[in-house]
Amino acid sequence: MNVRCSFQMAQALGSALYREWAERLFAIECCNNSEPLYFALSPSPEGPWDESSRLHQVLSRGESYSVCVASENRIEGAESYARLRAELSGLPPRCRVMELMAFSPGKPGSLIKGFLVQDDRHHEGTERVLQHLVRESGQTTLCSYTRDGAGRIWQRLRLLTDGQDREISRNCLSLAARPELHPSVLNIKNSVIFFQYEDAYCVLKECVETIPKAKEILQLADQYDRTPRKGLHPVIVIEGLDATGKSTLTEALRDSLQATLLKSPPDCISHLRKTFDAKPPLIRRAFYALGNYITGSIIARESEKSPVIVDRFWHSTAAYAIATEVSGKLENLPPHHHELYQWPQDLIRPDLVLLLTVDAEERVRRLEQRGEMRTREEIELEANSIFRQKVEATYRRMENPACVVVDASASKEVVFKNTLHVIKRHCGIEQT
Ligand SMILES: Nc1ncnc2c1ncn2[C@@H]1O[C@H](COP(=O)(O)OP(=O)(O)OP(=O)(O)O)[C@@H](O)[C@H]1O
Ligand SMILES: Nc1ccn([C@@H]2O[C@H](COP(=O)(O)O)[C@@H](O)[C@H]2O)c(=O)n1
Repeated sequence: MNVRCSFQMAQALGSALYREWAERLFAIECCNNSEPLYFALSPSPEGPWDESSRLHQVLSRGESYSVCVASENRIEGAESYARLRAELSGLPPRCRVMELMAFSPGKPGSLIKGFLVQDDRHHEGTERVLQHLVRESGQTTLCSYTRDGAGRIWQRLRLLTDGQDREISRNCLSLAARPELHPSVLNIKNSVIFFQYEDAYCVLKECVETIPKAKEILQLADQYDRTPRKGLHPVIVIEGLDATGKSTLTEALRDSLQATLLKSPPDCISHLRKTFDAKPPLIRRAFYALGNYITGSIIARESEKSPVIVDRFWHSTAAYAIATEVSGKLENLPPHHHELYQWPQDLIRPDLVLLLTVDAEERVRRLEQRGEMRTREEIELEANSIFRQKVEATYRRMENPACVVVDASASKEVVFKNTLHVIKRHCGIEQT
């Protein structure tokens, strides 16, 4: 072993990541509507091993590898993960790529995300590609999975440095029980949902060198009041999936209530949306979060003069973030009353939030009728009805303020009339 290599190896072994590796639980997300496969590690076989289990079936086909991104720098880590996902999508079709999570149950922030790559054939090329990706990234761990004579599966954690490939640890897999909360919930706070102005601001500040436009939004944010107070006029937010009729309704309400119509993200940062929409979730969500605080400041000012209608606000940011981050089934969402469904203490609170709901077929009809360019997330939303259900279920779980649901499947006139009725009941204002 040369001196540099032994130093790197000692460093790796000393780092919390490798020291605590085998204490983690692992989850493989095989498909969108089934339970993840959970497993634990131990240096020697523990307890009975069920060869007929799905985990065994998945890992004993062809060759399996896992790659996980672990970086001390969250911006670099988020970008590496996005790059890794994109590069793995270029593997040959016989390779199956599944999401893998390594985590400590109940420990917030402990989730390390990665992928399980399975090649149906024993093909050296796949391993070479993965080794290359791991070496290039410098912050990705590589594990391979082997089967012993007794049919047990072992995970080999490898360190690739200076052209060397060394085994750091070898552990036997055992089936693990499903944790109380889906592992993806562990890292949501502060990595895709920000409950304080400073938390979102800091993420964008950390990106200034790599994303010069981050400076622009920070400078804009600096111009607004951070602790605004709402005026005496009511503030009403309209939420819902895309094409549920928010713009149509908000414009009609503006005219009939003599209200000011705002939206989040506000106009002053909308030219930056395209840039941030293409960034990893950590950065993209921080952009929308800061956008809400800027809108909050404008709401405060405008609500001194007239009623205010807002097209999307905090609930959109939180609902889309949770639904995207929590992989798999609807049941994986955090339970009702979870802290992720609460309103941030330092964000101006509306008097009423209306959630427009439309059945899936009608919503697709409206989308087609509009025939506009759509964001990647919107295309995914359409293709993936589980995702759509998760967004809506998350909206419905929001608290303080909770959403008042308005069925928006009827004609524009009827939806408008029903909404005015709800507004009158909650805020006491009427059509002028
Ligand atoms: N109640 C309704 N009945 C039938 N069509 C409607 C109704 N409300 C809106 N539409 C039509 O559905 C399409 C989408 O409406 P709109 O743009 O208001 O939705 P949106 O929720 O603001 O969408 P997005 O969030 O994607 O901007 C438009 O073509 C609009 O004319
Ligand atoms: N306050 C907000 C507003 C929007 N988003 C994100 O944008 C997408 C929907 O915006 P549309 O303009 O297409 O209606 C949606 O994918 C959200 O992720 C947000 O996070 N917060």
